[in-house]
Amino acid sequence: MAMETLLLQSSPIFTSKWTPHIKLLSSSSTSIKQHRRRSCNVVKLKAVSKDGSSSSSLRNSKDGVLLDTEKDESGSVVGFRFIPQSLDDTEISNDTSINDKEEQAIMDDDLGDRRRAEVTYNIVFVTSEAAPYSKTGGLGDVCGSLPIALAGRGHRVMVVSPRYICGGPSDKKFAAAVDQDCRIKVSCSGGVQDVAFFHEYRAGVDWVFVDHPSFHRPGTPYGDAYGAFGDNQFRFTLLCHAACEAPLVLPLGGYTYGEKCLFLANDWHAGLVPVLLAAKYRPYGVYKDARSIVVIHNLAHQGVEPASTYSNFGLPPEWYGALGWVFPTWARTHALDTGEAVNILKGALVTADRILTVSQGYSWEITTPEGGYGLNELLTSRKTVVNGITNGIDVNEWNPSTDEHIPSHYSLDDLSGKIECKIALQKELGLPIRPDCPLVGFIGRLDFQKGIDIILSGTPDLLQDDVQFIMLGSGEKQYEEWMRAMEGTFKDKFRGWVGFNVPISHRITAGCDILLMPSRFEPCGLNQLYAMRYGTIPVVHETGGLGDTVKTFNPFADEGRGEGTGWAFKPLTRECMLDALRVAIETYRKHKPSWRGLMKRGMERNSSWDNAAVQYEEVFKWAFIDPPYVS
Ligand SMILES: Nc1ncnc2c1ncn2[C@@H]1O[C@H](COP(=O)(O)OP(=O)(O)O[C@H]2O[C@H](CO)[C@@H](O)[C@H](O)[C@H]2O)[C@@H](O)[C@H]1O
Repeated sequence: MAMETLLLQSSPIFTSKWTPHIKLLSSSSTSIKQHRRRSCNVVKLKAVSKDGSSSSSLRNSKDGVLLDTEKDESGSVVGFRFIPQSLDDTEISNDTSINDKEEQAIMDDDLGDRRRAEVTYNIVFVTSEAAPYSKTGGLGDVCGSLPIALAGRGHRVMVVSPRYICGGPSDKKFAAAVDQDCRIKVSCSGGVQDVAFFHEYRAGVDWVFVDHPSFHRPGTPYGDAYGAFGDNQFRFTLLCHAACEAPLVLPLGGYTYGEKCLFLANDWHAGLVPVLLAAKYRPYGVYKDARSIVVIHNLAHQGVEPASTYSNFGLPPEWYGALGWVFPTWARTHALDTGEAVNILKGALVTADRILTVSQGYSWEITTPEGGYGLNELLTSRKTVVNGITNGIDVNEWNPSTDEHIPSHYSLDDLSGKIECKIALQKELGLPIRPDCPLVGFIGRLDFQKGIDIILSGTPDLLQDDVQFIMLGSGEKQYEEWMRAMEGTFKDKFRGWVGFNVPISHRITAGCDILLMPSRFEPCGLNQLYAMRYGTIPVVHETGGLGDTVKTFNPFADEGRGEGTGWAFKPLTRECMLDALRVAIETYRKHKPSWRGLMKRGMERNSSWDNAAVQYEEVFKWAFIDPPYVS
């Protein structure tokens, strides 16, 4: 997650009002459209190139099921629909078909078992990260896998994200994305920026990468060793402008997505999208049938900058109120500080049609002063359109019976590989090889949210017991140094891996017996879901998505067979965490059948995107039932 924004520790007061109907820009919608056509040469031909652009229709040769495009009156593709088997091949061959056999295989597979949506949409994800192309945390995971699940259900799905070129091996991830030879001009920050689009069609999804020199630099998507990039507001403003243009100008597979689409704006980086729809497009008749949903993965980061930066957004001055934000007096830094700021996430919340968070528990927490980070009153005022949907996980990437990163595979039927993963992990990290010793793991960003301070104060006590503890993470320097120091003090018991390393995260998930997550708040949390799938028992703080997904073990339930998949403790104190860990460790040591029951129930749990995707569709439906919130 982004760490460059002001992390709001307080409850700032939002005072400004916003104006819903503003029609003051000089150009007309016609001229906007004409300009678009000129600059990008949009053609509605059904050309499919070998570069992987999406198809507009496809055929499942095995069973004869065909899928065709559904268009609105303007000819834009708004969805796909089945063609009855009886349609003859001549009709099909006039349409675009997939040339690339590999693509066909992926799509056939996707078409196979999954249930199809009754109503399909043109969906545009806007996100600062999408795995495998870019990932610093759970946002990347979700935006890398939910789009594929939705595409598998028949929706036309585009993901718009920056093309980060860092000058390192990770650049290869963008190698298959092809320059679409489509340039747009974005007016913001007092100038005009040339922005290009790259595209890869993979797993049924159009992955669109916004290209600009500001995305080409070493580091993470948000910063480098010296801290957060100073121009992040500018970089993500570009992303949002480009994402709003993409459905209009990119003839992916021969067709643009068109105006009737549904934008999913993820976190503050994409927060300008609903504001732009309302302020830049709708006043000129563009996107009047589109809808937008802001998806909150982490409310602590809101994209807050000084009020003087408002003019950088490329928005009409009249819309200042949508983003305007005033910090309370006590939070101001000096006597002349007026506390005035702009808050991108707030702008999204007052313009989006609906608001989603990544678990039900968190959707309630954000309406409270403790969890609302200053936005609780605003969120409460919109609570009729706030929903929580628990994240799913990529069950192909996180599968202990096929995982390419772990040394031995295992499954519910044969768990023997898990102990081999544990031994291999102990060996890899130089810990004594002791298959019976309880092995506790932690994976995550080393910051306040993840409760690192609680771990820090509890670890010396925990390590008095005969246990081993492995931590993987990067973030605040003080915590990284603490991990290094602990290694020196507890040579035979503690290992801290400082850095971001996906293969190691898989090996820790598979090799540990217990995964610790004492998060202060957790919108959903993915590691506990991965852990349960790998037969690793989560011990978590009962908050947000952790509380929703981890059920505390009760040995007496279900006629003595037991129920629960881990331990969820509260309140968040060092003592409670240690107590929960001790009960878990004791159960591991002395109650093997109970432990196997815990593993089994966790592994059987369905965490795939299938359920969540159906719930997302329900929310999409509601978004289109209501008129646009800001018209
Ligand atoms: N050092 C490291 N090396 C390798 N991999 C590492 C790593 N540190 C973290 N990861 C990986 O990053 C992801 C973290 O996902 P989480 O959901 O736990 O937290 P995050 O706070 O980033 O996400 C936010 O968004 C997600 C998605 O909605 C919510 O689940 C969550 O609650 C919210 O805070 C996992 O895939 C994890 O394995």
